Amino acid sequence: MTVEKHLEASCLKLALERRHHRVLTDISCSFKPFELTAVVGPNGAGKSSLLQCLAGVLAPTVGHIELNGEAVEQISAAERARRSAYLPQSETPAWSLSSADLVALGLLPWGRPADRERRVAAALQLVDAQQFAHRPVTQLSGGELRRVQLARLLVGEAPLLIADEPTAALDIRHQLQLMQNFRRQADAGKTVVLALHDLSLAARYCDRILLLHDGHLRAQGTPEDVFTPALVGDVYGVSCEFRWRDGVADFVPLDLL
Ligand SMILES: Nc1ncnc2c1ncn2[C@@H]1O[C@H](COP(=O)(O)OP(=O)(O)OP(=O)(O)O)[C@@H](O)[C@H]1O
Repeated sequence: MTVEKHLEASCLKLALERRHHRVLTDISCSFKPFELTAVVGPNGAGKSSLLQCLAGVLAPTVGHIELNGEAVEQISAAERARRSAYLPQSETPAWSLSSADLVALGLLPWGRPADRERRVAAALQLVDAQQFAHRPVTQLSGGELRRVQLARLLVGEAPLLIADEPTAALDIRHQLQLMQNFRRQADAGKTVVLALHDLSLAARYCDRILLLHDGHLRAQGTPEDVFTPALVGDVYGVSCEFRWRDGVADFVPLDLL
């Protein structure tokens, strides 16, 4: 039932006010199929707000969002759910579903597919959470729960995947595994947008970086374009180095400026 296999999401001169404070100003950018984009920036820069606008959770105060050229407000909620999947920064389970049932919620936009169980098992396997399939989500550790929630994001067919700080609660093995999963999703044609604090992971796995500062889009481009000590130092207020070895970026914060 998926409408489109590939999806380009565009933000056109977006501004957002929350409680009468301007938290995003004049943001114009596009997210394309086959691209893995990291939205980075200091605490409060507006990363979650931008992702929430993209996911249709918040309506921008000014400007608008288009999905394959169609204004989001023209698209029904059911249709939007088939076009984009979104994982918020944090989410506490309200009741004790099993992990498998929680993941199956990610398939709801497509009804009850006949191969639902196989898909749920495959998604749990992707994040190394198959052993939790029958455990109530209320009895998982923080990182285990996050992996199950990530399986819910990955189980569907939406061409646009949006995840807010998906690696934050994960140990280093599961961080790498997850970033490899997102890389494969993008290589297969999905449009993937992640808010990340880990600049080394962003540099290593992402095609594009959007650097937000105080609600403004301070820079966008490849990791090499954006991750310069001058720009990152200025935005985060730290002196820093990026060391590149065989395509692996090592971000080293040195001191406060
Ligand atoms: N529900 C809300 N109501 C009012 N203001 C909010 C709300 N949520 C966030 N803000 C404000 O909007 C601004 C951007 O917040 P946002 O959560 O988008 O930042 P962020 O870059 O994701 O930060 P972090 O790295 O800390 O998660 C901040 O100034 C924040 O205080």
